Amino acid sequence: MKIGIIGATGWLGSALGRGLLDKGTAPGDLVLLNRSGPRADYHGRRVTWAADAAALAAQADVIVVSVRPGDWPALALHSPGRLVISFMAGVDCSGLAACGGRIVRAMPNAAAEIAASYSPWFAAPGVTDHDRQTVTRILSAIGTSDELTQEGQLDLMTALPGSGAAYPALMAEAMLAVARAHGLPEPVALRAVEAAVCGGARMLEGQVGRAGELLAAYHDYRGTTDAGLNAAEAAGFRDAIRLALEAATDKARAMARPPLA
Ligand SMILES: NC(=O)C1=CN([C@@H]2O[C@H](COP(=O)(O)OP(=O)(O)OC[C@H]3O[C@@H](n4cnc5c(N)ncnc54)[C@H](OP(=O)(O)O)[C@@H]3O)[C@@H](O)[C@H]2O)C=CC1
Ligand SMILES: O=C(O)[C@@H]1CCC=N1
Repeated sequence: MKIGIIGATGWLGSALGRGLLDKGTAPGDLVLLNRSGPRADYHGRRVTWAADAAALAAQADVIVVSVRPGDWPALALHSPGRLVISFMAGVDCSGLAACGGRIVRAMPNAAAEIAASYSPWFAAPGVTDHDRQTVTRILSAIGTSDELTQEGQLDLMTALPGSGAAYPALMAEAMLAVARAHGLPEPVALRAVEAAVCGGARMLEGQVGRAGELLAAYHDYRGTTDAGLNAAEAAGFRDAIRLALEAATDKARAMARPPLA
């Protein structure tokens, strides 16, 4: 089965290309396209580059579309009979239908880079059971996935797992600002924040449902972390997260369904 990736040198497309190659897809089974032109070396392999979207669609059985949403219309992909997996935020199934393929929308995140994406996906009518297996197999090259039953759920998925490292990065920046303001040497500040953000997150891995229990354990000390958490709550930490996710969800929804002029 030949897999085409449109946007193969972008953040997600490149991660998928590397993941597929690392997990055993033969270089000859990849057909790639980008805007800036073929690369002699693609993650250490020689792969096939298509001249344009039409040439890629002619060769690939499955086409992954990983260009930015604004670049989709000009691509004018015509791929009847192909399974088309779109990574694009805010381009819904009706916006993808013009390509004529069997449509799946998946929402990976930047952790695809380290094969740790969670990529929920939605299949439009016409997608077969065999297609579903293909989607699961392709997405397994960059992490895990689940099929969603309603396309609308993808808007929240775009805001939530789709945000990847964004909110941890925001937390790290905020903590670094405090550490620097206290005059900590930079290497110490970096290690301290890494302990709080990355080390802390590792402890939650596989048991995020027990976050409340962990918080309760900290509160029970009635010590320094309890004081800090109470201040964060009073300053609106939970509201800030809720508003951020709602704003991103609304944006995804608005991109897919722009208001009528
Ligand atoms: N990045 C993220 O964290 C997430 C992104 N997404 C979605 O994934 C999609 C890709 O995002 P991302 O990887 O970040 O984007 P990038 O900007 O990193 O990559 C875009 C890719 O598209 C290629 N491209 C642009 N126009 C064309 C064209 N006309 N023909 C062929 N190739 C083209 C670019 O080529 P070149 O390299 O030559 O410029 C590049 O390889 C987006 O739609 C985004 O909404 C979804 C979830 C998370
Ligand atoms: O910020 C964005 O628009 C892209 C899509 C989802 C996550 N990142």
